[in-house]
Amino acid sequence: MKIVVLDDYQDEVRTLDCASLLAGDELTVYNDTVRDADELVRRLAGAEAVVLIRDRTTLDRALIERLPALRLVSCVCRPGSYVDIAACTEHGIAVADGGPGYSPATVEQTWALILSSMRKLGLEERQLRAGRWQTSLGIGCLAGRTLGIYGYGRLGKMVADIGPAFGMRVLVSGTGNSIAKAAADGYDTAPDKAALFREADVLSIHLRLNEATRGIVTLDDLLSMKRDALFVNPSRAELVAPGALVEALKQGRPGYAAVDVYEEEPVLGASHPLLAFDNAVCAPHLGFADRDSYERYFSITFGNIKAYAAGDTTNIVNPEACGRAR
Ligand SMILES: NC(=O)C1=CN([C@@H]2O[C@H](COP(=O)(O)OP(=O)(O)OC[C@H]3O[C@@H](n4cnc5c(N)ncnc54)[C@H](O)[C@@H]3O)[C@@H](O)[C@H]2O)C=CC1
Ligand SMILES: O=C(O)C(=O)CO
Repeated sequence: MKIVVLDDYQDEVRTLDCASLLAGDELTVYNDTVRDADELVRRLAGAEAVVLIRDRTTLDRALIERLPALRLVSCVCRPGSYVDIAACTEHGIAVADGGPGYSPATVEQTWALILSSMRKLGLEERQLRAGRWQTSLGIGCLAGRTLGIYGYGRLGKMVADIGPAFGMRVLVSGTGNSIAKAAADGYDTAPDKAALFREADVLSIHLRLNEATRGIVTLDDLLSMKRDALFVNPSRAELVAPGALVEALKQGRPGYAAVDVYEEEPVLGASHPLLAFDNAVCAPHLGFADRDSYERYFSITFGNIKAYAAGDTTNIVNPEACGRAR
């Protein structure tokens, strides 16, 4: 099979020796991201399988229709809105699900954001490298503070479960079933979103992005937070209303923010307004990017290619595409 990997800007296919997971296949890897459709068509000409790493490249209908040889899209992690599955199905292209992210990585990244913010680690390290010593005090200790969890699903629960080890009270808000589960797990539940934002000292959001949750965190929610509170977004930037976090930080409520995700990824311009705040910790979507996680992702992704070639459709999300003539 002729396989093309796009957007491998961390050079993981080579580092993890993914070629050894394939036998007799022709593998071409691109280490940069291009947006130009003609260049993408050129890169994918003749490819029977393409590996899409997360949502770095969008495979839309127009592009799909220009790739007559394509049979399989193998996604690193879950296929999302970046691949037009309906168009793939119509054109006889199977789409393979690379599985969910590796939860411990995202939970650890959430706590890394919280701890580095509370201790002002990033800011003080920058000061130290510039020859200065203890330029400000940390925000304070987690013990005795309230950890607000907005969205008590897979990751929200895992993040919540660590709070008590730091002596934190956990306060949860979310949808029906998840709230009952949080209460059964022994956590306080907020009567509504407003109460959660008002009461939390550290507020971490763990919602999935969909049409119901897009922009669900408003400027008013943020401005209702305490002056020394920390707002943490390891989930999706678009959960927050456009521009609201920057405006809230300008107005001083919440006093601190830590984010892993942005509206424009993978490249964040140096002029991005969040980068101007010393009281904001900004990470480049590290919640899934570590050696353990990538070993898992790529072994599933390339395993899915081998399985497809062997006629196994277990991880194919549109099995009806298999065998359909193009
Ligand atoms: N930074 C990173 O690298 C990573 C980020 N993520 C992101 O983390 C987020 C959470 O992922 P999971 O825990 O797997 O999701 P999940 O689907 O397990 O949990 C989401 C929770 O939000 C609740 N919810 C849904 N609509 C709601 C609403 N309108 N109001 C309140 N609660 C609502 C659901 O009931 C559910 O309990 C997602 O946005 C995901 O994309 C996931 C992996 C890695
Ligand atoms: O799986 C997710 O939702 C992630 O953010 C990792 O890309």
